[in-house]
Amino acid sequence: MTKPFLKIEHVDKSFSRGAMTNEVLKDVSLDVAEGEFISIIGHSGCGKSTLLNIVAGLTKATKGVVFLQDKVVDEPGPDRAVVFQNHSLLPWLTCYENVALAVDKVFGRSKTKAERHDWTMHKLKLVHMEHAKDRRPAEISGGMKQRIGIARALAMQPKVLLLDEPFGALDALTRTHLQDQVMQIQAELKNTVLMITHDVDEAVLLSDRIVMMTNGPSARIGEVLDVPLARPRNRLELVSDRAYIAARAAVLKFLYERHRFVEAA
Ligand SMILES: Nc1ncnc2c1ncn2[C@@H]1O[C@H](COP(=O)(O)OP(=O)(O)OP(=O)(O)O)[C@@H](O)[C@H]1O
Repeated sequence: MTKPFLKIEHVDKSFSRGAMTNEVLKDVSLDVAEGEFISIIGHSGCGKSTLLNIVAGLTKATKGVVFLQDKVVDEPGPDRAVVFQNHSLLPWLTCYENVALAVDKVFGRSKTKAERHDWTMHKLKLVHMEHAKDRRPAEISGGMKQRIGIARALAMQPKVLLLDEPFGALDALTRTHLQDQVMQIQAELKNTVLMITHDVDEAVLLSDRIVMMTNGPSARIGEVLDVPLARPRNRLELVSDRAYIAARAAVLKFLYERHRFVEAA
């Protein structure tokens, strides 16, 4: 691999409460190339969100470092945009204003007002939401809210897009549409993406590599699977593709045979 764009180096994370310490992550290291789409999959509670939050700069690692283009990540910044499972739009602003707010914050000095407007509209078009630009979050569906959240994240032109189960709260059909849109956007913008998912098919469909985490406590990266499928990818054609079936089976085997989830007693 060429020099990593994003580097997670020997990260440990423990949470302490009084005398109790919960070691969530143990020695997690990962190199991500520019433009790569990585999914992180693992059973509930293993520490996926904790890892994403460390990359976002929202949580501090107990040990280890994250580098983005050789710069240590130690606080949140516009170079790392996060999209959460439940949208975090401002309810009193329209869809346009929610995206424009981020654009003004990041490009207030470097782009003119007209350029910022065009930029905002371009991102709304990318997620096919320009028709609803004047509606408020309460007036649109859950899938539409997520699309605005994605538009807002893309509008910041982040170096890394961090997606924490972005489609987790959506129905299966909406989810399918959004996955296809994310693939199209990725083809156009070539973002570097780190996405948490519980959905094996979603991971295989979207990713260049799938990072599989062992169960916690002290979760670590158990395996990293390359997904050798050409792009653009078509979900219907992939159903009978041998490489797709093999990748899917490898992830399922990891999750349900080798690292089966055992509910704490
Ligand atoms: N701020 C915090 N303080 C204390 N413990 C925390 C904190 N954040 C996370 N944890 C603990 O860290 C562990 C991992 O949580 P995390 O949310 O990262 O898991 P996850 O893999 O993303 O789970 P899920 O798939 O269910 O969303 C859990 O035991 C959780 O209780």
